[in-house]
Amino acid sequence: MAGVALVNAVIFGVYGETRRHIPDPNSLSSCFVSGALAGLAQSPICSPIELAKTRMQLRTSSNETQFSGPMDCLRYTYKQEGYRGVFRGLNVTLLREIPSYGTYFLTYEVLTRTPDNAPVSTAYMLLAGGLAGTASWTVSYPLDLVKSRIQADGRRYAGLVDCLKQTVTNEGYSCLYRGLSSTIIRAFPTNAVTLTVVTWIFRLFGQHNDSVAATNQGEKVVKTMESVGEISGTREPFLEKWNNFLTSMPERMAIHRLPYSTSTNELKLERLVNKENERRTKEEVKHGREEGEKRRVSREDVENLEELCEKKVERTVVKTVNTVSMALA
Ligand SMILES: NC(=[NH2+])NCCC[C@H](N)C(=O)O
Repeated sequence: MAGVALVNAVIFGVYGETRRHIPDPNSLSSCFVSGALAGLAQSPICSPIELAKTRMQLRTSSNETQFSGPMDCLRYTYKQEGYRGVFRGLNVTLLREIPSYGTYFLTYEVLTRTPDNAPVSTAYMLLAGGLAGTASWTVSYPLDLVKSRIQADGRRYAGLVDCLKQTVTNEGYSCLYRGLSSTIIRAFPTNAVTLTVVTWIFRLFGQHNDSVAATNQGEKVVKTMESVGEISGTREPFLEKWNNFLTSMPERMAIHRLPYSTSTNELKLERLVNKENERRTKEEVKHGREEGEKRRVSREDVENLEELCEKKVERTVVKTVNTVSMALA
């Protein structure tokens, strides 16, 4: 359970962080690359977890010691085989996770892109999420099979290539896809729910994408700045914050896909910063403030704040996804 939580935190964390720092966050290749990096980052965590799962599943009660849980199994493996044993199959896990998470996020992005950026329906999101999971497992399944065999009994094989050779020679190519249907039966609903929930959180908590009406985006940034007291200098009372949240719901609902992106529409942002500064000047004239007391918003303020908001949203995403995956596990 803790492992699942960590894996999700790493996946969505790394995916978001990469897309934020990649030159063209909205291109399809950047979705693939960010997904691939997320897959790479989570492999060292998921590899020992899967090793424990595989070994526990293969234990037969009569002749072998039973493990009380995955940690017990890993401790035993460490005593018997050292770190090499615990991380057995990590290389194949990496080879499986890099393309599969790339495919996973790319498929979801491709399927939820609409020409006029109209939001997709929840039913469609569920379908896209399910298909993303299915596609990711289909491309990586033979490697998953090899990985499980190596993890179950590493001493039988000299490595990935040897395991592949032995498998194909003894059982034919078709065996590389053995068990794929059961995997998809699990992966379709799990990933349908996961990606839909993630998208909904982004919609509700308003992380915008540059394809969304740029005015909304800029205004949201200034609104957020107001709400955290950056602009007015005071903290907005909770009720007011909640009311603002509710009134902006229709606008928030207009966001779709996984909207990781910081590329705010430059012109609009500039305009908003100017507008806010004009407003401040007027206030200052009205209140006859001294030169030294004058405060101005800068582009950096807006950008820093935007990043801060994205991080907050991301933490919510991770928490919710963890809850969902635990409920489904
Ligand atoms: N083969 C993969 N790792 N695909 C990526 C999707 C993974 C997803 N968490 C699942 O378990 O279905």
